[in-house]
Amino acid sequence: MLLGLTGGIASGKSTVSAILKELGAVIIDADKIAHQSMKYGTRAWEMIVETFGQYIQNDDGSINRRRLARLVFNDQQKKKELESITHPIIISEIKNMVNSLADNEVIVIDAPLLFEVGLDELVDCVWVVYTSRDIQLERLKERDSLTTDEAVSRIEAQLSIKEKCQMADFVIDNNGGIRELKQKIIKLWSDLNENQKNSFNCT
Ligand SMILES: CC(C)(COP(=O)(O)OP(=O)(O)OC[C@H]1O[C@@H](n2cnc3c(N)ncnc32)[C@H](O)[C@@H]1O)[C@@H](O)C(=O)NCCC(=O)NCCS
Ligand SMILES: Nc1ncnc2c1ncn2[C@@H]1O[C@H](COP(=O)(O)OP(=O)(O)OP(=O)(O)O)[C@@H](O)[C@H]1O
Repeated sequence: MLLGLTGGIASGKSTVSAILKELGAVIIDADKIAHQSMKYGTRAWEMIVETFGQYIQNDDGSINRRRLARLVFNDQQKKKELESITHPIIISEIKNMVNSLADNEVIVIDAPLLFEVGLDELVDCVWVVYTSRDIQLERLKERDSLTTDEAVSRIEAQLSIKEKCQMADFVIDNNGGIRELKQKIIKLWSDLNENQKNSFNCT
């Protein structure tokens, strides 16, 4: 069973993934793969430095992701250039991991751009984590110490949450507290396992 987990930035995907991991799922984290793919000395690192220059490097040569983020989330063209370097690597690594983890009962692909990069076609079922715009903005500003303008440009760099919800098999409302979220995920997890026993049906 391959589950796609997505949603807007700071909607709570990692929080949901952590709960699913506790329940026994294996998590493939697309953000983590992206970070690993651009580590010092990799081919992606080289291409990113060539494209964006020394400004996005730390003193030790590694990529300063905060600076890179500032560049790409304010310039659509630059974001496309970064994605043309990173997305093929991320997609290929995710597919390799899915193949090598195939023995596990539930594999979750936690990917903010699941729909944008077509990974939704790979999975059996898509869960979208949803929050209202106001809550999303507050949680994002607080977690990443961003100004309102910076946070808004990151939210707007993605497909709208409305479109994501329309394409979801299931929408997880994360406007409440963590305890409420945990209860929802426990319930969904037991439905998922029940469903699997009775030949899988996502909805
Ligand atoms: C811009 C980068 C350097 C910022 O790094 P940073 O550590 O500050 O943020 P992190 O990677 O944890 O991403 C935080 C969130 O930003 C959003 N985000 C990241 N990349 C993108 C993107 N290309 N388009 C829209 N939103 C994005 C996602 O919601 C993600 O969860 C980094 O996000 C990156 O390399 N992005 C390009 C690769 C990518 O598309 N990753 C998403 C995996 S599908
Ligand atoms: N139900 C909740 N109540 C309060 N805070 C929450 C809740 N869910 C998540 N958060 C907080 O909101 C922030 C964003 O959550 P999280 O990092 O899980 O989002 P994400 O969707 O994985 O983000 P990204 O798209 O950047 O990867 C975090 O600081 C997290 O602790």
